[in-house]
Amino acid sequence: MGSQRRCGPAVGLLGGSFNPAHGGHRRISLFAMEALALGEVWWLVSPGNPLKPTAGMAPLPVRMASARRQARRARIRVTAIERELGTRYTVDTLRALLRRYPRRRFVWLMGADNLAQFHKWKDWRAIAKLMPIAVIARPGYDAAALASPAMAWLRQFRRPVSSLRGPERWSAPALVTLRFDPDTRSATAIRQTDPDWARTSGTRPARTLSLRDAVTHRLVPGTAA
Ligand SMILES: Nc1ncnc2c1ncn2[C@@H]1O[C@H](COP(=O)(O)OP(=O)(O)OP(=O)(O)O)[C@@H](O)[C@H]1O
Ligand SMILES: O=C(O)c1ccc[n+]([C@@H]2O[C@H](COP(=O)([O-])O)[C@@H](O)[C@H]2O)c1
Repeated sequence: MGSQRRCGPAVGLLGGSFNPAHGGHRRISLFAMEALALGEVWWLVSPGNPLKPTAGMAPLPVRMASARRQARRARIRVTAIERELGTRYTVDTLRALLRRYPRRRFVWLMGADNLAQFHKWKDWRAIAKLMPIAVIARPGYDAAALASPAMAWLRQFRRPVSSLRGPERWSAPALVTLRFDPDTRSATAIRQTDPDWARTSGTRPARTLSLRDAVTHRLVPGTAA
């Protein structure tokens, strides 16, 4: 899309299942807000990630409620905008958002685990052309993200974080990496260990954890991700 002729503080978009939302989502959002001088972060609570099984997925209103609790008193807006727009794939959602908000600048936020899978998303190169992408380091996934097929293409568009702080050089594709004190929290760990979530969401753990997942999500005492 080249340069965005859009003004005002940018909005960070964090799409996710939020099954459930957790403190890691809040922390990475506040960190991205500060690092990129964002006015707000919008959480796009997904009706259904096209690549994730529906088993073990709590109903959207339950996930929205958990997101609202985590977003309290922060400049984080919790939305189910994909339900409203009738979109399922991120590329369609982002196109619709750009049409609906022609004067806003947006940046797509995602954890390193999603960058590692990004080449499986519908029209992922088109997504990168729509708005800058900021990837947040995540324990256990950074090496896979760096070695990923999407990164092989995106690497040429790597920019310093400072390039997204001012409106003058806001263009896409652009990829920035946000590094900070890593946050090990995950929804998988909560689903596996928190009986309250299973009870209030009406879900049960979808499957037995593999050893790899258990290590990545730090469910095995004394292991590092
Ligand atoms: N601890 C974290 N560090 C960095 N990014 C994170 C972290 N937790 C979630 N994210 C990012 O937030 C977005 C939404 O995440 P999601 O709702 O899938 O939570 P999750 O903890 O990754 O869930 P699950 O364990 O079920 O895959 C994704 O881009 C994901 O990469
Ligand atoms: O558009 C796609 O093909 C696509 C494939 C997988 C995931 N996504 C989006 O990625 C975001 C993160 O999803 P999740 O389930 O990992 O939290 C969420 O907004 C999903 O809709 C999008």
